[in-house]
Amino acid sequence: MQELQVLLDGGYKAAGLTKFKLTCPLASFPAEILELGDELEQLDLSGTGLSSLPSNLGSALPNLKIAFFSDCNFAIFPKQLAQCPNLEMVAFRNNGMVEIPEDSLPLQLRWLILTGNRIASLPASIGRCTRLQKCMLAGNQLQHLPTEMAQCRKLGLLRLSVNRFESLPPWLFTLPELAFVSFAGNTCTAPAANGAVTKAAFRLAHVNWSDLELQETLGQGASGVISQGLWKQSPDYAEEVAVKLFHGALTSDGTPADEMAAFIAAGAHESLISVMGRIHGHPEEEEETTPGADKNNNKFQGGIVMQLIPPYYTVLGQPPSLASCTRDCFPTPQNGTTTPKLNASQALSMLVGLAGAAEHLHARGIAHGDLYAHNILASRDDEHALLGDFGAATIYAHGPEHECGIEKLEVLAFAHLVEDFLSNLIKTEGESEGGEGDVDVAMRRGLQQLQARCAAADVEARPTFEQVLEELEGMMGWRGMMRIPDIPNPTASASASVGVGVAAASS
Ligand SMILES: Nc1ncnc2c1ncn2[C@@H]1O[C@H](COP(=O)(O)OP(=O)(O)OP(=O)(O)O)[C@@H](O)[C@H]1O
Repeated sequence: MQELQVLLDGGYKAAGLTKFKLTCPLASFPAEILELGDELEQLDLSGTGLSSLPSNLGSALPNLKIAFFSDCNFAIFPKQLAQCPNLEMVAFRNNGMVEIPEDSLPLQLRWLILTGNRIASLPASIGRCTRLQKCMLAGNQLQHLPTEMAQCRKLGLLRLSVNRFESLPPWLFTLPELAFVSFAGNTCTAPAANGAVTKAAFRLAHVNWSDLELQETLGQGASGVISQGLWKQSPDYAEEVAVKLFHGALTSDGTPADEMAAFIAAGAHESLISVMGRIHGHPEEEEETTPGADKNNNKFQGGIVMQLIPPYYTVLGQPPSLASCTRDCFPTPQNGTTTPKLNASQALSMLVGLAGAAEHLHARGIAHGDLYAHNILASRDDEHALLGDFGAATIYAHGPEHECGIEKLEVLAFAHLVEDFLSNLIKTEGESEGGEGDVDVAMRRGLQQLQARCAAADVEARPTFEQVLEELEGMMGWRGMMRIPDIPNPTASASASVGVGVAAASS
């Protein structure tokens, strides 16, 4: 982070800074920032309270790629940003923004963050941002998206939670790359329309706060803190559990309250982190909301008790970076952080579990919305993976029309996951002892075929999770029974011996 006084004294003028950040209150945009010139790629003025930009921003900072103005006071999206020819990422979270004028969005935009504003409509010109991949619109007043947005064919992640949508536009289900969508907290997903919540809640334990003893912190996410704990169920019996206490009002994915509702509604599945009970009697539970309180307050929103996942279950991936945008990151030998990879049996077993978990969720009308490797805890030895983090989940049962489309969007997320397994998580030939056997080669080919069908640009043509699960289970079965899926084989020579296996097994 840089200092205002040094900037004003010209101290950064010839420093060749590529990144510049200030957090101190600013009455107006310091002209000295413009002197950082060609070199500057990343400007972060979040929290400074700014409300306007200079007219020559684009010409003075022609190589600006990333601009953050969150927690400022821009009531109107500043048109000057459209003049920045290389601007790819823009954030105006919590600005009280009400308007985005036509042609104000930079054309090179890949990542747009407008979470927690008061925006009632988007400009039609967003359709010209054809590179847009990630669009964060949770916590606004949107009822519709402009049909022109259907031209944003690269869109991969869309957050629409906590708006005013009565339905989702049909063109959303034609976007070939859209895989991660959240839309809880809209009229079309009103809790009253959902039987799922009450059904699952029925089986849920009532956990008294006074029966819980919190221990060390296990994880901290945008919506709350997860701690290890003891649940004292009787004077002589206590169970080790994980406790998540939800705080705050809105994350970029949605509200903690909607996350908790979806987590509870999800019920039990062997590849989902299970909720055991809901916490009652927390000291902050009864506190009144202060009238006019900041929407980002850290108010307690509820708590759940989960099964405790042992420490040898580790996350399968790292969240996307600025560069990877909508895709997870994985350790590589280049960055010196490799982890042991999975063998064919481990990978297939995990994927079967995860496809089953997704099938289980959609059978209950729940979209996970964030089906990423970084939200999966896995144990190699147990050949077991567990999906968690319901922060972007939506209970859509009995909600919008396009139920099937919602599932098929998530099938693309599963395709990405399979691709991540194939490229980053499963041992390749050189890494396996003695090279890959026929079985592993055929499994890899089977997964590639399945991945391609799950990633079909024609959203409707994608398989359902039930079909995906059936196919993966078939591959598992084939491992035991030497049965190989009937798939066209582009590399005939490599499959010659495998092909004999098919004939032998099926005869
Ligand atoms: N039941 C559990 N048992 C053990 N550890 C857990 C459990 N649930 C979560 N964790 C740990 O906490 C981390 C964060 O969990 P989670 O992703 O659910 O939090 P979050 O608040 O939703 O995070 P995010 O900011 O990604 O939305 C996990 O990666 C894991 O390390």
